[in-house]
Amino acid sequence: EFYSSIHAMSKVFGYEQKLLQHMQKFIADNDSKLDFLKARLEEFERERNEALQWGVAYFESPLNKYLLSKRLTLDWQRIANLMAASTGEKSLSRLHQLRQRKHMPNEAELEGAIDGLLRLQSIYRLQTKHVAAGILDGVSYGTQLNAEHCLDIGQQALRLEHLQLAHAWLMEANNRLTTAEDHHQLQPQIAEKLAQVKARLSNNQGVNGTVEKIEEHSPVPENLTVLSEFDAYRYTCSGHIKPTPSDQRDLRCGYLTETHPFLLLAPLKVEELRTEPLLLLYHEVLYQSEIDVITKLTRNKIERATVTGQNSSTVSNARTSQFTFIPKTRHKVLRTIDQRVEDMTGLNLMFAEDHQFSNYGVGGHYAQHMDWFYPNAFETNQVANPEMGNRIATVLFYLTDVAQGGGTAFPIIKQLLKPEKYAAAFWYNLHASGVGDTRVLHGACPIIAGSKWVLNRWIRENYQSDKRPCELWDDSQISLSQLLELSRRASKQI
Ligand SMILES: O=C(O)CCC(=O)C(=O)O
Ligand SMILES: [Fe+2]
Repeated sequence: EFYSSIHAMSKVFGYEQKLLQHMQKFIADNDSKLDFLKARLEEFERERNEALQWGVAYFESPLNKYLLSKRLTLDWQRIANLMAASTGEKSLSRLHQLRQRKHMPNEAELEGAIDGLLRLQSIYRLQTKHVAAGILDGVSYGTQLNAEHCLDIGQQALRLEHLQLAHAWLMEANNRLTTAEDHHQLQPQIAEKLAQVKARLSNNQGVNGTVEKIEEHSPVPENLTVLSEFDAYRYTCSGHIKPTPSDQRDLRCGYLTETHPFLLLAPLKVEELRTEPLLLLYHEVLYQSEIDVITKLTRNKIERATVTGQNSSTVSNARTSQFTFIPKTRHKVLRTIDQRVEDMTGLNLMFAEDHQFSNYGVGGHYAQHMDWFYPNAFETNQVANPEMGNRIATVLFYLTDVAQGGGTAFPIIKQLLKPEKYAAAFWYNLHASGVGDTRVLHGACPIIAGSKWVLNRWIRENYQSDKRPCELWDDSQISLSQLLELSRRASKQI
Protein backbone atom coordinates (compact mmCIF):
# COMPACT_ATOMS: atom_id res chain seq x y z
CA GLU A 1 0.00 0.00 0.00
CA PHE A 2 2.98 2.24 -0.24
CA TYR A 3 1.64 4.38 -3.05
CA SER A 4 -1.21 5.77 -1.00
CA SER A 5 0.95 7.72 1.41
CA ILE A 6 4.23 9.56 1.32
CA HIS A 7 4.96 8.35 4.81
CA ALA A 8 4.94 4.69 3.69
CA MET A 9 6.70 5.57 0.46
CA SER A 10 9.67 7.11 2.25
CA LYS A 11 10.02 3.94 4.32
CA VAL A 12 10.16 1.82 1.17
CA PHE A 13 12.65 4.27 -0.28
CA GLY A 14 14.86 3.49 2.73
CA TYR A 15 14.54 -0.26 2.05
CA GLU A 16 15.69 0.35 -1.50
CA GLN A 17 18.92 1.80 -0.15
CA LYS A 18 19.50 -1.39 1.86
CA LEU A 19 18.74 -3.52 -1.19
CA LEU A 20 21.39 -1.59 -3.07
CA GLN A 21 23.91 -2.15 -0.28
CA HIS A 22 23.33 -5.93 -0.37
CA MET A 23 23.66 -5.84 -4.12
CA GLN A 24 26.95 -3.96 -3.84
CA LYS A 25 28.27 -6.56 -1.40
CA PHE A 26 27.12 -9.36 -3.71
CA ILE A 27 28.90 -7.75 -6.65
CA ALA A 28 32.06 -7.09 -4.62
CA ASP A 29 32.22 -10.74 -3.48
CA ASN A 30 31.67 -12.00 -6.99
CA ASP A 31 34.16 -9.50 -8.37
CA SER A 32 36.92 -10.77 -6.09
CA LYS A 33 36.08 -14.34 -7.02
CA LEU A 34 36.31 -13.46 -10.72
CA ASP A 35 39.54 -11.52 -10.14
CA PHE A 36 41.01 -14.61 -8.48
CA LEU A 37 39.87 -16.84 -11.36
CA LYS A 38 41.25 -14.43 -13.94
CA ALA A 39 44.65 -14.41 -12.21
CA ARG A 40 44.69 -18.23 -12.18
CA LEU A 41 43.74 -18.34 -15.83
CA GLU A 42 46.61 -16.04 -16.71
CA GLU A 43 48.99 -18.14 -14.68
CA PHE A 44 47.92 -21.39 -16.36
CA GLU A 45 48.16 -19.82 -19.78
CA ARG A 46 51.63 -18.54 -19.03
CA GLU A 47 52.81 -21.98 -17.92
CA ARG A 48 51.27 -23.54 -21.01
CA ASN A 49 52.91 -21.04 -23.35
CA GLU A 50 56.25 -21.76 -21.78
CA ALA A 51 55.63 -25.45 -22.29
CA LEU A 52 54.77 -24.91 -25.93
CA GLN A 53 58.05 -23.10 -26.41
CA TRP A 54 59.93 -26.04 -25.01
CA GLY A 55 58.38 -28.31 -27.57
CA VAL A 56 58.64 -32.07 -27.04
CA ALA A 57 61.52 -31.52 -24.63
CA TYR A 58 58.94 -30.32 -22.14
CA PHE A 59 57.69 -33.85 -21.52
CA GLU A 60 61.18 -35.14 -20.88
CA SER A 61 61.55 -33.29 -17.63
CA PRO A 62 60.23 -35.11 -14.55
CA LEU A 63 59.59 -31.70 -13.04
CA ASN A 64 57.24 -30.78 -15.83
CA LYS A 65 55.51 -34.11 -15.59
CA TYR A 66 54.87 -33.28 -11.98
CA LEU A 67 53.69 -29.71 -12.74
CA LEU A 68 51.28 -30.80 -15.45
CA SER A 69 49.83 -33.52 -13.25
CA LYS A 70 49.46 -31.11 -10.41
CA ARG A 71 47.67 -28.56 -12.58
CA LEU A 72 45.28 -31.12 -13.92
CA THR A 73 44.47 -32.62 -10.57
CA LEU A 74 44.75 -30.42 -7.52
CA ASP A 75 44.75 -27.02 -9.19
CA TRP A 76 41.85 -27.72 -11.49
CA GLN A 77 39.90 -29.30 -8.67
CA ARG A 78 40.29 -26.12 -6.66
CA ILE A 79 39.29 -23.99 -9.58
CA ALA A 80 36.25 -26.12 -10.33
CA ASN A 81 35.24 -26.01 -6.67
CA LEU A 82 35.57 -22.26 -6.62
CA MET A 83 33.60 -21.91 -9.82
CA ALA A 84 30.86 -24.13 -8.44
CA ALA A 85 30.63 -22.36 -5.09
CA SER A 86 27.95 -19.69 -4.98
CA THR A 87 29.40 -16.44 -3.85
CA GLY A 88 27.51 -13.67 -2.11
CA GLU A 89 24.91 -16.07 -0.71
CA LYS A 90 24.65 -14.11 2.48
CA SER A 91 23.89 -10.87 0.66
CA LEU A 92 21.41 -12.74 -1.50
CA SER A 93 19.53 -14.17 1.45
CA ARG A 94 19.47 -10.75 3.14
CA LEU A 95 18.10 -9.36 -0.08
CA HIS A 96 15.35 -12.00 -0.11
CA GLN A 97 14.47 -11.20 3.50
CA LEU A 98 14.23 -7.52 2.78
CA ARG A 99 11.95 -8.09 -0.16
CA GLN A 100 9.53 -9.97 2.15
CA ARG A 101 9.24 -6.96 4.44
CA LYS A 102 5.92 -5.36 5.25
CA HIS A 103 5.27 -2.33 3.04
CA MET A 104 7.44 -3.72 0.24
CA PRO A 105 5.51 -3.03 -2.93
CA ASN A 106 4.29 -5.95 -5.02
CA GLU A 107 2.73 -6.07 -8.45
CA ALA A 108 -0.60 -4.85 -7.16
CA GLU A 109 1.17 -1.76 -5.85
CA LEU A 110 2.82 -1.19 -9.18
CA GLU A 111 -0.59 -1.32 -10.81
CA GLY A 112 -1.90 1.01 -8.13
CA ALA A 113 0.85 3.50 -8.89
CA ILE A 114 -0.03 3.46 -12.58
CA ASP A 115 -3.75 3.73 -11.74
CA GLY A 116 -2.96 6.79 -9.66
CA LEU A 117 -1.00 8.36 -12.49
CA LEU A 118 -3.81 7.72 -14.98
CA ARG A 119 -6.36 9.13 -12.56
CA LEU A 120 -4.28 12.28 -12.14
CA GLN A 121 -3.96 12.54 -15.85
CA SER A 122 -7.64 12.14 -16.57
CA ILE A 123 -8.87 14.39 -13.76
CA TYR A 124 -6.46 17.23 -14.42
CA ARG A 125 -6.43 16.60 -18.17
CA LEU A 126 -2.64 16.31 -18.26
CA GLN A 127 -1.03 15.72 -21.63
CA THR A 128 0.83 12.45 -22.04
CA LYS A 129 3.85 14.06 -23.68
CA HIS A 130 4.16 16.38 -20.67
CA VAL A 131 3.74 13.62 -18.08
CA ALA A 132 6.33 11.46 -19.87
CA ALA A 133 8.71 14.42 -19.79
CA GLY A 134 8.14 14.86 -16.05
CA ILE A 135 6.02 18.00 -16.35
CA LEU A 136 2.94 17.85 -14.16
CA ASP A 137 0.43 20.65 -14.53
CA GLY A 138 3.11 23.06 -15.68
CA VAL A 139 5.73 22.15 -13.05
CA SER A 140 8.78 20.23 -14.19
CA TYR A 141 10.03 17.44 -11.90
CA GLY A 142 12.98 16.46 -14.06
CA THR A 143 12.03 12.76 -14.32
CA GLN A 144 11.74 11.36 -17.82
CA LEU A 145 9.96 8.13 -18.70
CA ASN A 146 11.46 5.85 -21.33
CA ALA A 147 9.73 3.88 -24.08
CA GLU A 148 9.32 0.82 -21.87
CA HIS A 149 7.66 2.83 -19.08
CA CYS A 150 5.27 4.40 -21.58
CA LEU A 151 4.42 0.99 -22.99
CA ASP A 152 3.67 -0.34 -19.48
CA ILE A 153 1.37 2.55 -18.74
CA GLY A 154 -0.32 2.24 -22.13
CA GLN A 155 -0.94 -1.45 -21.53
CA GLN A 156 -2.50 -0.83 -18.17
CA ALA A 157 -4.65 1.98 -19.55
CA LEU A 158 -5.85 -0.51 -22.14
CA ARG A 159 -6.69 -3.07 -19.45
CA LEU A 160 -8.64 -0.38 -17.60
CA GLU A 161 -10.50 0.52 -20.81
CA HIS A 162 -9.03 4.05 -20.86
CA LEU A 163 -8.74 3.70 -24.60
CA GLN A 164 -7.88 7.30 -25.43
CA LEU A 165 -5.15 7.45 -22.82
CA ALA A 166 -3.89 4.01 -23.85
CA HIS A 167 -3.53 5.33 -27.39
CA ALA A 168 -1.66 8.43 -26.23
CA TRP A 169 0.78 6.43 -24.08
CA LEU A 170 1.50 3.91 -26.82
CA MET A 171 2.18 6.71 -29.29
CA GLU A 172 4.48 8.28 -26.72
CA ALA A 173 6.26 4.92 -26.31
CA ASN A 174 6.84 4.94 -30.06
CA ASN A 175 8.24 8.47 -29.93
CA ARG A 176 10.61 7.47 -27.19
CA LEU A 177 12.22 4.52 -28.95
CA THR A 178 15.84 5.56 -29.10
CA THR A 179 18.25 2.63 -29.34
CA ALA A 180 18.21 -0.01 -32.05
CA GLU A 181 17.63 -2.62 -29.37
CA ASP A 182 14.52 -0.75 -28.16
CA HIS A 183 13.22 -0.60 -31.70
CA HIS A 184 13.78 -4.29 -32.14
CA GLN A 185 12.33 -5.38 -28.81
CA LEU A 186 9.56 -2.92 -28.07
CA GLN A 187 8.23 -1.73 -31.38
CA PRO A 188 6.37 -4.95 -32.29
CA GLN A 189 4.66 -4.95 -28.87
CA ILE A 190 3.70 -1.30 -29.20
CA ALA A 191 2.31 -1.86 -32.68
CA GLU A 192 0.27 -4.84 -31.51
CA LYS A 193 -1.26 -2.91 -28.61
CA LEU A 194 -1.96 0.12 -30.79
CA ALA A 195 -3.83 -2.09 -33.20
CA GLN A 196 -5.93 -3.43 -30.32
CA VAL A 197 -6.71 0.07 -29.07
CA LYS A 198 -7.73 1.26 -32.51
CA ALA A 199 -9.92 -1.78 -33.09
CA ARG A 200 -11.68 -1.20 -29.78
CA LEU A 201 -12.13 2.49 -30.41
CA SER A 202 -13.62 1.97 -33.84
CA ASN A 203 -15.94 -0.70 -32.43
CA ASN A 204 -17.09 1.74 -29.79
CA GLN A 205 -17.56 4.54 -32.27
CA GLY A 206 -19.17 2.41 -34.90
CA VAL A 207 -17.12 4.20 -37.58
CA ASN A 208 -16.51 1.78 -40.48
CA GLY A 209 -13.39 0.42 -38.92
CA THR A 210 -11.44 3.67 -39.11
CA VAL A 211 -10.73 6.15 -36.40
CA GLU A 212 -9.75 9.63 -37.37
CA LYS A 213 -8.01 11.77 -34.83
CA ILE A 214 -7.84 10.19 -31.39
CA GLU A 215 -7.88 12.82 -28.66
CA GLU A 216 -6.35 11.84 -25.36
CA HIS A 217 -9.08 13.64 -23.39
CA SER A 218 -12.69 13.97 -24.43
CA PRO A 219 -13.71 17.62 -24.78
CA VAL A 220 -15.12 19.32 -21.67
CA PRO A 221 -18.91 19.22 -22.05
CA GLU A 222 -20.51 22.58 -22.68
CA ASN A 223 -23.26 21.94 -20.20
CA LEU A 224 -21.63 21.16 -16.88
CA THR A 225 -24.92 20.86 -15.03
CA VAL A 226 -25.85 17.43 -16.35
CA LEU A 227 -22.97 15.16 -15.46
CA SER A 228 -22.49 11.90 -13.63
CA GLU A 229 -21.48 12.39 -10.00
CA PHE A 230 -17.92 11.36 -10.74
CA ASP A 231 -17.63 13.73 -13.68
CA ALA A 232 -19.03 16.57 -11.58
CA TYR A 233 -16.39 15.78 -8.95
CA ARG A 234 -13.55 15.67 -11.44
CA TYR A 235 -14.57 18.85 -13.23
CA THR A 236 -14.69 20.56 -9.84
CA CYS A 237 -11.19 19.28 -9.07
CA SER A 238 -9.92 20.56 -12.41
CA GLY A 239 -11.50 24.01 -11.82
CA HIS A 240 -13.99 23.74 -14.69
CA ILE A 241 -16.91 23.84 -12.27
CA LYS A 242 -16.65 26.93 -10.09
CA PRO A 243 -18.99 29.42 -8.43
CA THR A 244 -20.33 32.30 -10.49
CA PRO A 245 -20.06 35.88 -9.19
CA SER A 246 -23.77 35.77 -8.40
CA ASP A 247 -23.26 32.62 -6.27
CA GLN A 248 -20.73 34.58 -4.27
CA ARG A 249 -22.47 37.93 -4.00
CA ASP A 250 -23.87 37.62 -0.49
CA LEU A 251 -20.89 35.95 1.13
CA ARG A 252 -19.23 37.50 4.15
CA CYS A 253 -16.10 36.98 6.18
CA GLY A 254 -15.11 38.20 9.59
CA TYR A 255 -14.25 37.28 13.16
CA LEU A 256 -16.41 34.94 15.16
CA THR A 257 -16.86 36.17 18.74
CA GLU A 258 -20.30 34.98 19.80
CA THR A 259 -20.18 31.30 20.67
CA HIS A 260 -17.86 31.64 23.67
CA PRO A 261 -16.70 34.60 25.82
CA PHE A 262 -13.11 33.52 25.20
CA LEU A 263 -13.58 34.40 21.54
CA LEU A 264 -13.85 38.08 22.44
CA LEU A 265 -10.17 37.86 23.31
CA ALA A 266 -9.14 35.51 20.55
CA PRO A 267 -11.71 35.73 17.78
CA LEU A 268 -11.80 33.08 15.08
CA LYS A 269 -11.22 34.16 11.52
CA VAL A 270 -14.03 32.74 9.45
CA GLU A 271 -15.02 32.99 5.81
CA GLU A 272 -18.41 32.05 4.36
CA LEU A 273 -18.00 30.07 1.15
CA ARG A 274 -21.66 29.29 0.78
CA THR A 275 -24.75 30.04 2.79
CA GLU A 276 -27.29 27.54 1.51
CA PRO A 277 -26.12 24.95 2.44
CA LEU A 278 -23.68 26.46 4.88
CA LEU A 279 -19.97 25.99 4.10
CA LEU A 280 -17.47 27.88 6.24
CA LEU A 281 -13.71 28.08 6.16
CA TYR A 282 -11.88 28.95 9.37
CA HIS A 283 -8.33 30.23 9.00
CA GLU A 284 -5.54 29.67 11.53
CA VAL A 285 -7.48 27.46 13.92
CA LEU A 286 -4.58 25.13 14.74
CA TYR A 287 -1.14 25.76 16.20
CA GLN A 288 2.09 24.29 14.88
CA SER A 289 2.73 22.85 18.37
CA GLU A 290 -0.58 20.92 18.08
CA ILE A 291 0.36 19.59 14.65
CA ASP A 292 3.72 18.49 16.11
CA VAL A 293 1.94 16.46 18.80
CA ILE A 294 -0.43 14.96 16.23
CA THR A 295 2.50 13.98 14.02
CA LYS A 296 3.99 12.03 16.92
CA LEU A 297 0.66 10.45 17.85
CA THR A 298 -0.06 9.21 14.33
CA ARG A 299 3.43 8.15 13.31
CA ASN A 300 3.44 4.51 12.18
CA LYS A 301 -0.28 4.19 12.85
CA ILE A 302 -1.89 4.86 9.52
CA GLU A 303 -3.17 2.12 7.24
CA ARG A 304 -4.90 1.99 3.88
CA ALA A 305 -8.37 3.54 4.07
CA THR A 306 -11.44 1.46 3.36
CA VAL A 307 -14.95 2.31 2.33
CA THR A 308 -17.81 0.86 4.35
CA GLY A 309 -19.64 -1.77 2.36
CA GLN A 310 -22.60 -4.05 2.92
CA ASN A 311 -20.76 -6.79 4.74
CA SER A 312 -17.35 -5.45 5.48
CA SER A 313 -15.02 -2.58 4.88
CA THR A 314 -13.04 -2.99 1.71
CA VAL A 315 -10.04 -1.37 0.13
CA SER A 316 -11.32 0.48 -2.90
CA ASN A 317 -9.92 2.54 -5.72
CA ALA A 318 -12.50 5.16 -4.83
CA ARG A 319 -10.40 5.97 -1.79
CA THR A 320 -6.64 5.78 -1.86
CA SER A 321 -5.45 7.30 1.36
CA GLN A 322 -4.32 6.01 4.70
CA PHE A 323 -5.96 6.77 8.00
CA THR A 324 -6.11 6.10 11.70
CA PHE A 325 -8.64 6.86 14.43
CA ILE A 326 -7.37 8.22 17.73
CA PRO A 327 -9.62 8.71 20.77
CA LYS A 328 -9.50 12.09 22.47
CA THR A 329 -8.52 10.36 25.75
CA ARG A 330 -5.09 9.77 24.19
CA HIS A 331 -3.84 13.34 24.42
CA LYS A 332 -4.79 16.69 25.88
CA VAL A 333 -4.22 18.38 22.52
CA LEU A 334 -7.12 16.40 21.03
CA ARG A 335 -9.42 17.62 23.81
CA THR A 336 -8.23 21.21 23.29
CA ILE A 337 -9.04 20.91 19.59
CA ASP A 338 -12.51 19.62 20.44
CA GLN A 339 -13.11 22.60 22.72
CA ARG A 340 -12.16 24.84 19.81
CA VAL A 341 -14.53 22.95 17.51
CA GLU A 342 -17.32 23.59 20.02
CA ASP A 343 -16.50 27.28 19.86
CA MET A 344 -16.36 27.20 16.09
CA THR A 345 -19.60 25.34 15.53
CA GLY A 346 -21.69 25.87 18.62
CA LEU A 347 -22.20 22.10 18.65
CA ASN A 348 -21.62 19.61 21.44
CA LEU A 349 -18.50 17.50 20.89
CA MET A 350 -19.08 15.18 23.81
CA PHE A 351 -20.22 12.36 21.51
CA ALA A 352 -18.26 13.09 18.37
CA GLU A 353 -16.47 10.15 16.75
CA ASP A 354 -12.79 9.58 17.45
CA HIS A 355 -10.37 11.89 15.67
CA GLN A 356 -9.74 10.55 12.19
CA PHE A 357 -6.38 11.45 10.66
CA SER A 358 -5.85 10.76 6.96
CA ASN A 359 -2.75 10.97 4.87
CA TYR A 360 -2.84 11.14 1.09
CA GLY A 361 0.25 10.66 -1.06
CA VAL A 362 0.76 11.43 -4.71
CA GLY A 363 -2.29 10.27 -6.69
CA GLY A 364 -4.16 9.71 -3.40
CA HIS A 365 -7.80 10.77 -3.51
CA TYR A 366 -11.26 10.06 -2.14
CA ALA A 367 -14.00 10.14 -4.75
CA GLN A 368 -17.28 12.00 -4.20
CA HIS A 369 -19.34 10.90 -1.21
CA MET A 370 -21.48 12.22 1.60
CA ASP A 371 -20.30 11.91 5.17
CA TRP A 372 -23.77 11.13 6.51
CA PHE A 373 -25.02 7.58 6.78
CA TYR A 374 -27.84 6.35 4.59
CA PRO A 375 -30.77 4.90 6.53
CA ASN A 376 -29.85 1.37 5.41
CA ALA A 377 -26.43 1.70 7.06
CA PHE A 378 -28.22 1.86 10.39
CA GLU A 379 -30.41 -1.10 9.52
CA THR A 380 -27.48 -3.28 8.57
CA ASN A 381 -25.34 -2.41 11.59
CA GLN A 382 -22.66 -0.56 9.66
CA VAL A 383 -22.71 2.46 11.93
CA ALA A 384 -20.60 2.46 15.05
CA ASN A 385 -22.54 3.82 18.04
CA PRO A 386 -25.83 4.11 16.15
CA GLU A 387 -27.52 5.48 19.26
CA MET A 388 -25.52 8.69 18.71
CA GLY A 389 -27.44 9.32 15.53
CA ASN A 390 -26.22 10.44 12.15
CA ARG A 391 -23.25 12.72 11.40
CA ILE A 392 -24.85 16.11 11.79
CA ALA A 393 -21.75 18.08 10.77
CA THR A 394 -18.15 17.73 9.68
CA VAL A 395 -15.14 19.81 10.60
CA LEU A 396 -12.23 19.06 8.30
CA PHE A 397 -8.88 20.40 9.49
CA TYR A 398 -5.99 20.77 7.07
CA LEU A 399 -2.73 19.86 8.76
CA THR A 400 -0.62 20.57 5.66
CA ASP A 401 -0.58 22.67 2.56
CA VAL A 402 -0.38 20.64 -0.65
CA ALA A 403 2.06 21.59 -3.39
CA GLN A 404 -0.28 20.71 -6.28
CA GLY A 405 -3.81 19.27 -6.40
CA GLY A 406 -5.44 17.66 -3.36
CA GLY A 407 -8.29 20.13 -2.93
CA THR A 408 -11.65 19.25 -1.39
CA ALA A 409 -14.26 19.45 -4.15
CA PHE A 410 -17.97 20.13 -3.57
CA PRO A 411 -19.42 19.63 -7.07
CA ILE A 412 -23.01 20.59 -6.31
CA ILE A 413 -22.14 23.81 -4.54
CA LYS A 414 -19.28 24.36 -7.00
CA GLN A 415 -16.55 24.83 -4.43
CA LEU A 416 -12.95 23.70 -4.50
CA LEU A 417 -11.13 24.18 -1.20
CA LYS A 418 -7.40 24.31 -1.54
CA PRO A 419 -5.75 22.72 1.51
CA GLU A 420 -4.44 25.48 3.72
CA LYS A 421 -2.35 24.50 6.71
CA TYR A 422 -3.99 25.45 10.07
CA ALA A 423 -7.40 26.03 8.39
CA ALA A 424 -10.63 24.04 8.79
CA ALA A 425 -13.80 23.68 6.77
CA PHE A 426 -17.20 23.29 8.42
CA TRP A 427 -20.50 22.14 6.97
CA TYR A 428 -23.74 20.55 8.11
CA ASN A 429 -24.37 17.13 6.68
CA LEU A 430 -28.01 17.01 7.69
CA HIS A 431 -30.91 19.33 7.11
CA ALA A 432 -32.46 20.83 10.20
CA SER A 433 -35.06 18.06 9.93
CA GLY A 434 -32.32 15.45 10.32
CA VAL A 435 -32.58 14.31 6.70
CA GLY A 436 -29.25 13.89 4.92
CA ASP A 437 -28.32 16.84 2.70
CA THR A 438 -27.23 15.69 -0.75
CA ARG A 439 -25.83 19.12 -1.66
CA VAL A 440 -22.76 18.56 0.51
CA LEU A 441 -21.52 15.80 -1.76
CA HIS A 442 -17.72 16.18 -1.74
CA GLY A 443 -14.46 14.40 -2.36
CA ALA A 444 -10.73 14.79 -1.96
CA CYS A 445 -9.14 15.51 -5.35
CA PRO A 446 -6.03 13.54 -6.24
CA ILE A 447 -2.68 14.93 -5.21
CA ILE A 448 -0.41 15.88 -8.07
CA ALA A 449 2.60 16.70 -5.93
CA GLY A 450 3.20 16.76 -2.21
CA SER A 451 1.42 15.09 0.65
CA LYS A 452 -1.76 15.91 2.53
CA TRP A 453 -2.79 15.37 6.13
CA VAL A 454 -6.30 16.06 7.32
CA LEU A 455 -8.21 15.60 10.56
CA ASN A 456 -11.92 14.84 10.41
CA ARG A 457 -14.20 15.66 13.33
CA TRP A 458 -17.51 13.97 12.69
CA ILE A 459 -20.13 15.32 15.01
CA ARG A 460 -23.21 13.19 15.71
CA GLU A 461 -26.75 14.54 15.96
CA ASN A 462 -27.77 13.45 19.44
CA TYR A 463 -27.38 15.85 22.37
CA GLN A 464 -27.45 18.80 19.99
CA SER A 465 -31.10 19.71 20.49
CA ASP A 466 -30.32 22.90 22.38
CA LYS A 467 -27.56 23.75 19.89
CA ARG A 468 -29.27 23.08 16.60
CA PRO A 469 -32.94 22.44 17.30
CA CYS A 470 -34.50 19.77 15.18
CA GLU A 471 -37.14 21.22 12.89
CA LEU A 472 -40.38 19.48 12.04
CA TRP A 473 -40.46 20.89 8.55
CA ASP A 474 -38.24 19.25 6.01
CA ASP A 475 -36.00 21.74 4.23
CA SER A 476 -34.40 19.07 2.13
CA GLN A 477 -34.60 19.22 -1.61
CA ILE A 478 -35.29 15.56 -2.06
CA SER A 479 -38.15 13.52 -0.73
CA LEU A 480 -37.70 10.70 1.72
CA SER A 481 -38.58 8.18 -0.97
CA GLN A 482 -35.84 9.57 -3.23
CA LEU A 483 -33.46 9.34 -0.32
CA LEU A 484 -34.33 5.70 0.23
CA GLU A 485 -33.77 5.03 -3.45
CA LEU A 486 -30.32 6.66 -3.21
CA SER A 487 -29.58 4.59 -0.18
CA ARG A 488 -30.56 1.39 -2.02
CA ARG A 489 -28.32 2.32 -4.93
CA ALA A 490 -25.40 3.07 -2.63
CA SER A 491 -25.64 -0.32 -0.98
CA LYS A 492 -25.57 -2.02 -4.37
CA GLN A 493 -22.63 0.00 -5.60
CA ILE A 494 -20.20 -0.91 -2.88
O1 LIG B 1 -9.44 15.11 2.50
C1 LIG B 1 -10.38 15.79 2.07
O2 LIG B 1 -10.21 16.83 1.45
C2 LIG B 1 -11.78 15.29 2.29
C3 LIG B 1 -11.82 14.06 3.13
C4 LIG B 1 -13.18 13.53 3.31
O3 LIG B 1 -14.11 13.96 2.70
C5 LIG B 1 -13.44 12.45 4.28
O4 LIG B 1 -12.48 11.92 4.83
O5 LIG B 1 -14.62 12.12 4.50
FE1 LIG C 1 -15.97 13.35 3.55
